[in-house]
Amino acid sequence: MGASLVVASNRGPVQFTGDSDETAVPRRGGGGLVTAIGPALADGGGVWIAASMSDADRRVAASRPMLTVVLPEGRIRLRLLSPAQEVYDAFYNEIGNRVLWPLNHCLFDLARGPAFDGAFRAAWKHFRTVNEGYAAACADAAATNAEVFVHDYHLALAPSALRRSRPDLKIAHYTHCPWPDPHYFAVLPTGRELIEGMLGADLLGFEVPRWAANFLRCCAALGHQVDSAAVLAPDGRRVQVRSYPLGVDATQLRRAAAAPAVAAGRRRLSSMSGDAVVVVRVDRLEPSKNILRGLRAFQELLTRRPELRGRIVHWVLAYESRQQVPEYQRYAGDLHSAVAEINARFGDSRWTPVRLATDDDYPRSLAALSLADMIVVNPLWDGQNMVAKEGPVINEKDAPLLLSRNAGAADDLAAGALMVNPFDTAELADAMAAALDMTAEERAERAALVREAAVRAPPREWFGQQRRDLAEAAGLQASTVHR
Ligand SMILES: O=P(O)(O)OC[C@H]1O[C@@H](O)[C@H](O)[C@@H](O)[C@@H]1O
Repeated sequence: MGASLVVASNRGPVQFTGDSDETAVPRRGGGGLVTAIGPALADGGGVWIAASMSDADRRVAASRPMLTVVLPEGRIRLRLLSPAQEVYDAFYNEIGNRVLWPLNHCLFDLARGPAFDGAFRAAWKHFRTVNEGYAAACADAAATNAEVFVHDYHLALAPSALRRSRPDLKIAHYTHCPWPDPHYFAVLPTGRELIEGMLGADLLGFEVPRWAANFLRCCAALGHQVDSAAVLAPDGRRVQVRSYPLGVDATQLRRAAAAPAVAAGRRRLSSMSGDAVVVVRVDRLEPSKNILRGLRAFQELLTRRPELRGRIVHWVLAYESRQQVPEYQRYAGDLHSAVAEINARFGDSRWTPVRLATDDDYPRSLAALSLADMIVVNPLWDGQNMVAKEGPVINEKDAPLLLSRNAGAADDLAAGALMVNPFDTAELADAMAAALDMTAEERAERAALVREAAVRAPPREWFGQQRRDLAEAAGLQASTVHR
């Protein structure tokens, strides 16, 4: 029997480790997606379709085309797709990580790259093939009239491929990262195909209205008819375009922060920080997070306020990701050099101003956020940024939040956070100084505003609203067709 709910994403809810299928162990990934959609998938007889991302995943997929994983959210049926390695590399590393991610975050070094040459076109073909493979897997798994939720830029072409084979389905696509304006989007030679791929859906979701509005402007620039919340697809359907800002599940997060491993992390971090003021940031180690400018601002603070030396510590928890991408490797190298330079210039035998850790240690991240005196979140661009929402919810010191205006989270948190232009290191240094000088009353007031806004639309509600809107959008479509 087909599934009434199908979810498709590149990264699935678990990744396997182990040397053989018999010994393979699933490890739950981070991220809010599984928290948001896991319960609905488990309750409603759904299927999650994802890519094999490790050798162990591929072995498991080869022997078990459909498997069941047991998670706190329930038992979830999972289908892992394993395209040929070179096809998957082109899809994920070349197009996903080196073209679409930098496009959406305006990260291209336009004077030198990207090279949209024959190699790009060959990689794009593979990108299309993987998307078609996903569409075929969704078509295979879905019951008549089922709901299909397709996630993110990796799978932008899947909605139209799926619609061609299964016009009965209700299809949604959600973009978890920003969307650039038409001027920047026009850099991509295959932009029309990408957008028309997404227009196969009935409902397109974005994190905040800014990204949805940019998407609509890109559609208009390509000649599609748009209004403030919909686009006319080439086949005459009205595709709804909406935003769904994700919030924090406070109960679940506080439970995670109360775990013994987090308490142990707090003891370690406290003993290493002593009485110093603790400035914390937690990010994936990658260029859009703007970690280098954050360090420059911290350096400026130490230069402006020599009395802070020996009395402040900056914890930079930047866990490695996508290290196969050359731009990420270079960025990681620059980060290590910047930290070494600041520590050599300002530190001494008793004081290390910047502590950098690059391993992925979730309990330590929660520990650091809970005991921070100041939280820095300054991405160049970010779809939402959940650290900006999670940090303040578990912080115990009313730590001021320093937040980039270009993070989607700014829409919800601006009233309580200290807002900064992420390109302006002097402004970030000013905000750090302001955070240090802030009265206890102002800290408490701002922290309360941030906490209250951060827990609006927790993951289950976020997904529930999308399901209701998809039903409505697909219903409108049906009535249009019958008229
Ligand atoms: O490449 P990875 O490690 O699977 O990360 C991808 C995800 O990274 C997240 O940070 C983004 O918000 C998502 O948009 C994206 O899908």
